[in-house]
Amino acid sequence: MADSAAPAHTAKTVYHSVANTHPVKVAASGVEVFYADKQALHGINLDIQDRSVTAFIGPSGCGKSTFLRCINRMNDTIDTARVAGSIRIDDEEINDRAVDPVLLRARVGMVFQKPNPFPKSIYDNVAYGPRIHGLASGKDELDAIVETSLKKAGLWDEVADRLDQPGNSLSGGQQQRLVIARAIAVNPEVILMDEPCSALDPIATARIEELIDELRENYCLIIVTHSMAQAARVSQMTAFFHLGHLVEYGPTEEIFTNPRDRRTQDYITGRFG
Ligand SMILES: Nc1ncnc2c1ncn2[C@@H]1O[C@H](COP(=O)(O)OP(=O)(O)OP(=O)(O)O)[C@@H](O)[C@H]1O
Repeated sequence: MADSAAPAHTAKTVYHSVANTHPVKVAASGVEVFYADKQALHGINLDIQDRSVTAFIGPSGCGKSTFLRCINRMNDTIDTARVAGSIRIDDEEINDRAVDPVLLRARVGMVFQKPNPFPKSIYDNVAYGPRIHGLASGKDELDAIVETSLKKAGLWDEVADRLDQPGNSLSGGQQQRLVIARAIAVNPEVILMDEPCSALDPIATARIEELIDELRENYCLIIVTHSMAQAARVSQMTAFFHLGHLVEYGPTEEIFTNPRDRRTQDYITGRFG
């Protein structure tokens, strides 16, 4: 995207130039979201890179989660929500009616604020997606998917000897890694995380942040966070939202050290939020 030096308080987004980019995985263009008559997002244009972590930051109610939910069409599940504009994943328009949202949500996994394992065993939580999408031809293959997914989520060593126990018998941090394993099990390309650490203690948070850093080798990760420190630690790119507008987007280091819009500067220095 073009590098444009915009003055403070413009409706235009400031895009920092980006060196050494990964290919674009998710391309949003003119995205608007309304809840009934209320407009929550205004003309969002944003290219999100593959194999990296992009953080969405901004004050409460600015539209971060709303935009995140556009990327796997979770807003379809909200009666009053109406989405306009284009979102392409690898050049495929996901808002196209022909796109099956269930298949889309396998390609674009989601991890929520509160860990939400199914009321099933650890094994069945991870096996659930591969079963419904027919990804394993037999028990051995399913076992292998479960093991690999739990390994990728950094949980295998802690649960290998108790796969038949309920998922909700794990600690909060372990449950969040179980949910990540469940998402990974269906071979997603993009993983959306909506404040994935806000219910976790600092040690469990550090473990999830390490995991996010490992996962970026293979996935496009997008994380909504209220923690500036977390955005700085885990993301390579940062998008700052304010009142439903994308204000500024660029490499995380630049957004934090050299924000160009006054609103970004005020937010990251704690003047509002
Ligand atoms: N289901 C909904 N129905 C009606 N309005 C909604 C709904 N979800 C969000 N909104 C409104 O849309 C706007 C954006 O909300 P959103 O949750 O996307 O913001 P956010 O930046 O993620 O906030 P937070 O950081 O507090 O989670 C807010 O004004 C919010 O009240």
